[in-house]
Amino acid sequence: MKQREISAAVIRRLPRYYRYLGELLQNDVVRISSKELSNRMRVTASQIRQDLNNFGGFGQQGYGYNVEYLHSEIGKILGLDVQHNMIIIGAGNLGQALANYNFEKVGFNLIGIFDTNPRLKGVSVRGIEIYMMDMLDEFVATHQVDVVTLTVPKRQAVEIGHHLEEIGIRAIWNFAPTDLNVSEDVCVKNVHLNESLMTLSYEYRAMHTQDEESGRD
Ligand SMILES: NC(=O)c1ccc[n+]([C@@H]2O[C@H](COP(=O)([O-])OP(=O)(O)OC[C@H]3O[C@@H](n4cnc5c(N)ncnc54)[C@H](O)[C@@H]3O)[C@@H](O)[C@H]2O)c1
Repeated sequence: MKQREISAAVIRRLPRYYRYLGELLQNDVVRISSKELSNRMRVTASQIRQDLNNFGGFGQQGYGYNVEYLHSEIGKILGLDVQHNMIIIGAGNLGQALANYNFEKVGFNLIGIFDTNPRLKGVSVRGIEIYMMDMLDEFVATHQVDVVTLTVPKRQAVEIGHHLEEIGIRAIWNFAPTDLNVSEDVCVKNVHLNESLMTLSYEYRAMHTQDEESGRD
């Protein structure tokens, strides 16, 4: 499939399409119209058509979308048709919580966890061992590591980011609240749960302000 330049907004919506289509597949739904999909996803049917047209459509007039095909094509666009090996650096509260989550179901296999705290040495989370940081370079040299999840304190994150680039890591899922300052050769996705919470706070307040205003009428 030929891909042209896709806007970041469309790319951001793809995981949601992928998730909904995955649920439909699990429920043995074979095909779906853009109208039905739009009702479920609360996105307009025309938005769905426009989004999917970026990748050549996938739909047939009067037939709708073939769920399995669309799910697998979006999966390919997102790079989910291949397995990725992932390690976590920082086995504290967040690192262990993430390690306990099954990212394997979207193709990210956790193969190692690293920390500097000697009390964690040899401890396993979901059967995956926590190694000490002095093992990291050797581990990366002897295993295919595609993605590093970074859950260390902010003050350690930048230095670790540099080191990861030096040893050849090209994708970092960064939870530390700081910019990593690595080169453009490294793909970094920052996750800030606080920002999502702040947006919720904004929307919640806006909703209440509206309620109060309409109550006053
Ligand atoms: N992005 C988000 O939404 C979000 C949410 C919560 C926490 N955080 C951030 O995630 C990070 C971890 O938070 P937490 O609550 O799990 O903290 P934590 O203190 O429980 O865990 C941090 C772990 O990192 C380890 N560590 C410290 N220096 C290290 C190094 N040089 N190499 C390897 N491991 C090292 C510590 O031993 C500890 O186990 C923090 O930066 C925090 O601000 C981000």
